[in-house]
Amino acid sequence: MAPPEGAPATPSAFYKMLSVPDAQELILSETQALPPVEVPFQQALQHTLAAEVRAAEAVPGFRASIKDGYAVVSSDGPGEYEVAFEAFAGIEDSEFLGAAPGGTRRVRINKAVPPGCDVRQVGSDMAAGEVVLSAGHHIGAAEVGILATVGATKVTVHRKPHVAVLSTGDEVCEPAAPELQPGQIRDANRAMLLAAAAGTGARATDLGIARDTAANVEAALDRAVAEGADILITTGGVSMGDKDFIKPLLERRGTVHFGKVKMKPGKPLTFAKVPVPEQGRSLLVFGLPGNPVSSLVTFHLAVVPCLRKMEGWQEPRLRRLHVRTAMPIKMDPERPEYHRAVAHWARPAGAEPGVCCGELVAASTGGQISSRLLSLRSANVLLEIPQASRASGVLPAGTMVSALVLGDLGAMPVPEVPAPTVLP
Ligand SMILES: Nc1nc2c(c(=O)[nH]1)N[C@H]1C(S)=C(S)[C@@H](COP(=O)(O)OP(=O)(O)OC[C@H]3O[C@@H](n4cnc5c(N)ncnc54)[C@H](O)[C@@H]3O)O[C@H]1N2
Ligand code: MOO
Repeated sequence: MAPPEGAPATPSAFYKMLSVPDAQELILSETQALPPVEVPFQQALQHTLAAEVRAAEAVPGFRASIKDGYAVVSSDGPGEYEVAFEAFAGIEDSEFLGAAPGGTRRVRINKAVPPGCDVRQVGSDMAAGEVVLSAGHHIGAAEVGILATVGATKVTVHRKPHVAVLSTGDEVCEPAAPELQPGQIRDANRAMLLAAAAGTGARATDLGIARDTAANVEAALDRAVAEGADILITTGGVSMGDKDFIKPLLERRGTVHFGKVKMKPGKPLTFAKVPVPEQGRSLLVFGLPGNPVSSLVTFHLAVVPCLRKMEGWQEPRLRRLHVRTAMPIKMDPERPEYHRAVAHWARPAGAEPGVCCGELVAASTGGQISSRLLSLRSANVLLEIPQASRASGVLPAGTMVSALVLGDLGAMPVPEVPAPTVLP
């Protein structure tokens, strides 16, 4: 896959074009889960367990009442009884009769109670010794509660990855630049990818902007190594220009596993491994294309599964849904396209209120050119649009397509109108 020896300084043309699934498999095969660390359970949120957790004791550890009220001896049946000791307020099917002379309190039980009624038996929630969380389990709020319940105050989780992010390019300026000169652009990629990495729970380090010289880019790579990053993400400088220094540098310092992927956007996506012998490890490098949309789409498709595997996820690939397209979608004649869209649950027009029926419908975010970051605004799925078999293929509205889930579907929009018109 690498260019032949003595190849010119623009080697991209020599890289074999991989399919997206092949590129993803290659990345995962070069990625290892990070070593386990022990953390207080309150800090385990968003981590993946490296070792199972068992309940050391039964929960509940005693026969516990489910309801407030009077505990009765089942075999005594209905009748009037002295209140042996105070619990809480009276419950259904009983009547408090007041205090009798001498200070005793009496109650009438109106209904027979079967033995064990409203009593949680010892170990009925969790048995002593039961595995309550397995290795590979992802820790959310419920899992933190489970850890607290069994008194597992220290847990063994995989360390979170450390990601360093670098922008490259002479035209790239700080977002706060007061005024842009002709040809300059504000750096969208770095802040966006730092946010995307942090959003996965990774530690993210900002390496700034490297100007277009091989020495600058190499100095940034050395800084990523010195700071102990597991992953370096660069943007820009991976295509065919004379100032595209990323691939030649990575060839010199390590192994470029691929430098071209059959996808739109993101064709020049580059993945390499740079050995760090003095630390007995390697740095994984993702050279993402400079176009902002290409950089975030390739982050999701290539970097996210890698981060998940490092974090200890047992199934690190992005999740797929089946959605119906809300509008016609043009297919690219050369590459499969990852079309940005907003999926929402829709009920067909005329569906009876209260009847549960509907499906996921995906609306395109509009123009898909890889410079237009607004195509990612609110996007919660990437529609997997196949390459056109003819020069101008169009998928009609209402077609069912697979869609890769981005981030949190819990924030899925709720449309005001109940139904799109595309449903049959
Ligand atoms: N001869 C060919 N040229 C190109 C090909 C090709 O196959 N043959 N592929 C094109 C494709 S597809 C892509 S994608 C781009 C990727 O190019 P680079 O990764 O080298 O990126 P740059 O040229 O440096 O930048 C592209 C574009 O993005 C803007 N940019 C760069 N960095 C940032 C940033 N941090 N924030 C916002 N915008 C950024 C940059 O100004 C350019 O407009 O290559 C094509 N070329
Ligand atoms: O692959 Mo590029 O990202 O099409 O513009």
